[in-house]
Amino acid sequence: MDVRATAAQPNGSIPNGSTKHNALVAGADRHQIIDDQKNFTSELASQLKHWGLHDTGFDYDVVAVFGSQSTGKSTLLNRVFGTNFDVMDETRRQQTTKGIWMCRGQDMNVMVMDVEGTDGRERGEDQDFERKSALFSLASSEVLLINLWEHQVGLYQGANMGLLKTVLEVNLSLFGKSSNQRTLLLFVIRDFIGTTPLANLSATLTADIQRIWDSLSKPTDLQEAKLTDYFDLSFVALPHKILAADKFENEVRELRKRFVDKTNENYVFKPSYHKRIPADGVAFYMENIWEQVQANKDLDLPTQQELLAQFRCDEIATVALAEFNEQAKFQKRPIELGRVVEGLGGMMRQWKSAVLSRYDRDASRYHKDVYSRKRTDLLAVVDSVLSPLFLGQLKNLHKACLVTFKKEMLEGLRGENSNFADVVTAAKDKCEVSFVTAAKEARLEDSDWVWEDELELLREEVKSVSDQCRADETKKMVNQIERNFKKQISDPVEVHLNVASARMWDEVLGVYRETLDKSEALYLSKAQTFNCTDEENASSLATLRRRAWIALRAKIDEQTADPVLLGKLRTHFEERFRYDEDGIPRVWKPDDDIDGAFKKAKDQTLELISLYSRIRPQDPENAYEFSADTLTAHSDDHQLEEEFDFESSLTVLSETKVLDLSSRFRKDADAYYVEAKRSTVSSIAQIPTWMYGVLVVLGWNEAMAVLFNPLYFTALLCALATGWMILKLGLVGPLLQVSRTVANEVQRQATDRLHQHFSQPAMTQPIAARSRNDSDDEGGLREELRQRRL
Ligand SMILES: Nc1nc2c(ncn2[C@@H]2O[C@H](COP(=O)(O)OP(=O)(O)OP(=O)(O)O)[C@@H](O)[C@H]2O)c(=O)[nH]1
Repeated sequence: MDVRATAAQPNGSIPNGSTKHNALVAGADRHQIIDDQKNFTSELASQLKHWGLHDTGFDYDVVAVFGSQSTGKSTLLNRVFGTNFDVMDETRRQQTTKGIWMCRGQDMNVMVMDVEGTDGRERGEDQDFERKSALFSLASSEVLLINLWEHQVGLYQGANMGLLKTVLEVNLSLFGKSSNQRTLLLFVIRDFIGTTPLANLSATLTADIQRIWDSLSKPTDLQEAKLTDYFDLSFVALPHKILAADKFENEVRELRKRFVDKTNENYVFKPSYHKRIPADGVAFYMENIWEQVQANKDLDLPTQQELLAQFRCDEIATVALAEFNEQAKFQKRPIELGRVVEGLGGMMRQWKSAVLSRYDRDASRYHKDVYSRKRTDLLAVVDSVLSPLFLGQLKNLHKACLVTFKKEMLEGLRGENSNFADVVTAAKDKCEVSFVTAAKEARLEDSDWVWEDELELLREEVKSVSDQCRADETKKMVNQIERNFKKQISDPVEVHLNVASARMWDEVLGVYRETLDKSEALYLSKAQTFNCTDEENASSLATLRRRAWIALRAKIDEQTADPVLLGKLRTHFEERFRYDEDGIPRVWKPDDDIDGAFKKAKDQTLELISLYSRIRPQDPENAYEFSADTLTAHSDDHQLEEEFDFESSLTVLSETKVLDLSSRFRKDADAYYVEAKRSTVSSIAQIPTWMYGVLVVLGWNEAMAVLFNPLYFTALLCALATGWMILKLGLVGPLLQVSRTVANEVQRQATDRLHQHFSQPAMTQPIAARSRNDSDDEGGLREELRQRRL
């Protein structure tokens, strides 16, 4: 395609030089949109951008020229619009314009098309291009300039009436369906002399056109269609360019005003002529029309407009979506990673409104139905991108709120005197409020997205978490109560089991029942703050009772363990066998009934084994039994449930154990019996009384000697007085200690001496002798020591 530059006069004045050569100077450039080989340019869109027309929306106009070759069409366009189309060199008289050219009008948003002239010598009989180019001009422009010499008026072929007829006929099928598409046919009569008034020429041309219109073979549904329904006719005459140059210039200037000055009463670009194609779609639109013309199909302009609209709306939507996707992409990742994006709703709203306003701005000028249809599609795409973000945000919110709920609940429960129900309610309310607030923010108002389902799921999870927490807290509480219970029963049970009376079990069970009642009351008072259900309370109490019973049994087992129980039996036996009724130790005499006492004490003690062997209170009313609901209530402690059998738990000692204990006790008791018997024998084996008489008789003289000798007697008195003093002052112990120490010291000293004596028997004396006699001769002593060592 050929793009050239030419001179454009400032301020819209008409350029003077009309030659081809002169046209090729800097200024506005032109563009060949269809070449003489009937190819449509691929650069029209960029050329429109270059001309600054691409973004003018509907604020542009299109004008084209139709007429025989070399009738001054290019000259006319250049003068009227300030364009730079090629003009024929007057000396050569040959075709100048080939194909269709376009140029922007100077200082106006007008696309001016210079079309190859009809009836050209160069194309000869080939009328294909002129028909197609005429059709194309008519279909795409608002104003069609029909350029003809004055002397051509009234001629049929000379005035291109045959061609016009064909074009109008096809045109009717083009515009027949949309009668609001009007076109101005502006006849420009050149070399107007003035002999025949313009009005007459206009009438002749109007009559000719009307005649052609009437003779058209119209579609059946448009038989009544009138020429004026589709076309406005206008006429202008221009004097001879050379012979009446000044007048020509004046008229051309006037004619230009009709294209430029919107206030001019003859302003040609009426809104009804506009094809309503936005400027950025003109290139595509024209190319399509040319393709249709080329394919020799009937042109259906509305369809063309729809096609164009589809194409352009898709293009615009794609551009708008690209920007939108770029924005959305940045928030997709954090949401996929499970984060809650702050202000996501605001961002989505902004992206959506940006993509829509961008689409609306560029696409709303196209075919309305297509525009709205594509807008709906665009919205669906936008929503399909945003919806996963919304759902992801909800999921992440759900998780985050649940985490906060757990945290707040645990923190609340950590506080002293915290009320479980209050803590849970407060944390739950806060959790729901923050979820709903954030979910509402994320939801787009014009969407059908819902967050209520997610809220329900959150509520369910919150409930299960709080239930679990309550179960844990209840368990903790039961454990605490159980620990307290164990402490409380420990001492009283021990005391009662030590006493081993007939009412021992009554007492033990009494303590147990009393402590258990207190524990149950404590549980119930605490459970009120947990909002526990009756079933949960029943289950927890059953667990508590079982554990309490097991704790009691553990205590009983501890107190009836073999060594402990044997100790108790021994004590019991000793109390009865070795002490009398007043608790005074017995000293067995030969005539005491040791066997009787032994048997009695042993039998009484053996009875205890049977007493300890089963929890059997004396008073049946004190018997403890588990209630049915305690036995049947479900316990979450499966180990407890499996191992627990109340009836068997009443048995403390198995029969084997009883037999074993009895035999072991009997052995112990037998030992006591033997000891008692021995003590009787030793008292029998003491010094006989008559021996004392013998001693008195034999020692009589010595005793009298001491009593009647004043010295011995005084010594005896002194010894007795000293002994008495020592006793009175409590010095027996210290004196014994001192004596013992002295004796030990004496013994130690003696042992050391003996040791020294026997370890170095022959050396002591010679060494001592030499050291005395030869004390200054140290060298000799050292030598002797060395030799001794050797
Ligand atoms: N007599 C006369 N000659 C004119 C007029 N305007 C232009 N010419 C001359 O006519 C010749 C053809 O002018 P163009 O403007 O090239 O004509 P055209 O119709 O564009 O020619 P093609 O593009 O080849 O079809 C030139 O030599 C012009 O000087 C006019 O009003 N009267």
